[in-house]
Amino acid sequence: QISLKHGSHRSGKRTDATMQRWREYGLGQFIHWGIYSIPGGGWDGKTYGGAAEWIRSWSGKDAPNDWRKTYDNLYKQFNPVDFNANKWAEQAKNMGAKYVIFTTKHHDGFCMWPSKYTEYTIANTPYKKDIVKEVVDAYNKVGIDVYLYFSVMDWSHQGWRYDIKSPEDSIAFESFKKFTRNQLLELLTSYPSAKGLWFDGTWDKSWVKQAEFADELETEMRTLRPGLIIGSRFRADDFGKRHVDSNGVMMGDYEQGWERNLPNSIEDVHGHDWDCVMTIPDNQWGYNSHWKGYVKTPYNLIEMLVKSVSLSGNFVINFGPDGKGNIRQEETSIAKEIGDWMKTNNEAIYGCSHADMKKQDWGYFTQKGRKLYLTVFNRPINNCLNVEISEKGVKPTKAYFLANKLPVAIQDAGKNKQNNNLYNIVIPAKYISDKPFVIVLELEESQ
Ligand SMILES: C[C@@H]1N[C@@H](C#Cc2ccccc2)[C@H](O)[C@@H]1O
Repeated sequence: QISLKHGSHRSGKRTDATMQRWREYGLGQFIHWGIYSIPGGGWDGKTYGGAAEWIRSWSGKDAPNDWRKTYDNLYKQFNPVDFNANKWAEQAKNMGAKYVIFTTKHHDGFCMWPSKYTEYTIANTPYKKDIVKEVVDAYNKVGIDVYLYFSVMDWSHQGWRYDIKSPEDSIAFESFKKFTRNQLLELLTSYPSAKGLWFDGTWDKSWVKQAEFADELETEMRTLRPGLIIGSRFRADDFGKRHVDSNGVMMGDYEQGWERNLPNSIEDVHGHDWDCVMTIPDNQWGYNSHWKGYVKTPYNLIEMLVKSVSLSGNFVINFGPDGKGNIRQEETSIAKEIGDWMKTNNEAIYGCSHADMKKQDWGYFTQKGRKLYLTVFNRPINNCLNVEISEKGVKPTKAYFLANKLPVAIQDAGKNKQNNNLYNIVIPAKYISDKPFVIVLELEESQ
C-alpha cells in the first residue's frame, strides 16, 4: 500500500440510493452541442477529417486560413433558431434514455450557460438564453436525469497551460484553477437538479499535477451537493495516476475510461460501476456535416447496449445537433429504431446487470433477481440456446418470449465435465424475427 493523500477516498461501489438509480439507467444520451456545431467539421465549402468538436484546434493545411480568429468570432452568429429542448427531450424519452450528459463547456471554452466568469458565453450571442437551463428543465420534465459535461481544458482562457514549466506558467495556472472552481460551483448552484458532472479534458500534465487542488475541489463539490456523481476522469492522485490510483483503487464513483470502447468480459470491469460513451460515426462527437467512414446501425448500438448491461454498465449514445439546433435525420431514425426495440424489450435493460453465466455465442444474459433475460442476436441453426448453470441447486423452471409471453421449451441437456447443468432453450422453428429478441428464463432453487 502506497501512502496517498489524494488517492481514492473509498473502495468498493457506492451503496446509496442515488448511485443505485444511476446503476439502473442502462441507456443514456450524450449531447455535444456548441460553437463547433456551426462549422460542422468544415468551412468555406471544404470539409476536414478530424473530430468536428476539435475544429478550433486545427491548424495549417488541416484548417482554413486565419482560422483561429474566425472561430473565436463565430459565437457572435450563434443563433439556433430551430432549437427546441422539449423536442429533444421527447425524442430521448421515446428512445428509452434514462439520463442525458450535456456539454456545458467543451474544450473551446464556450459556455452554453451565462457564466459570470467569462464573456465567452451564450449570453453574448444573438440567442442570449440559458441553453443549459432549457435542457435541464426539458429533460427533467420528462423524467430524464441530467448530468453536466464539463471540459477542464479550456483553450479560450489565458491562464490555461498544457504543462507548468515556469513561474509564469504557475501564476497563470493559478488564475485558471480559480476560474475553473468558480465555474463548477456556479454550475452546481445554478442547476441544482443536475445529478452529476461528467468531466473531460483532464489528461494534460498541468491538471494532472493538481492532485491536492482537484481533490479538495471534488470534496467541496460533494459537500455542496450531497450525492453528486463524479466519474474517475476528474482528477489524478499524488503520483499522477488517473482513473485508478497508485494502489489500484478507482477514483470517483464510476469508471469513465470506456470512450468509444467496450469491456469484453466481466473481468475487464474490475467490479467497478462504469459507463461507455459511444459515437454513431467512427469518431465525431460534435455535428459534422459529412460523416465519413462507418456509421453504426441501430442494431450495432442495441448490441452494444445489451453487452454493456450484461457487464453491469451503462451505455450512452452521442447525438451532435447542428448549429441551428436540429438533430440530424440519421440520429432521429436511429433513436426511433432503438426506441421501438426498447418499448418491447426494456425489461431486459432497466435495473438489470451481469448474470454469472457462461457467455454463449447466441447473445447476452442480463439478470434482475431470479429472472434471466436472454437477448438473442445470433440465432442458432438448431434453434437451441445453450444455457450452462454452474450454481448448484439452481434450475430454470419457466421460459417465455418477453414480447408476447408465449412459452418456450426447456430441454435438460445433462451435465458437462465441470459437472455444470446444461439446458437447451428451444426457439420454435416457426418463430420468425428480423430483430434481436428476448427470452425470459425464470430460475429457482431446486429442493
Ligand atoms: C467525450 C469525448 N472526449 C473528447 C476527446 C478526446 C480525445 C482527446 C485526446 C485524444 C483523443 C481523444 C471528445 O471531443 C468528446 O468530447
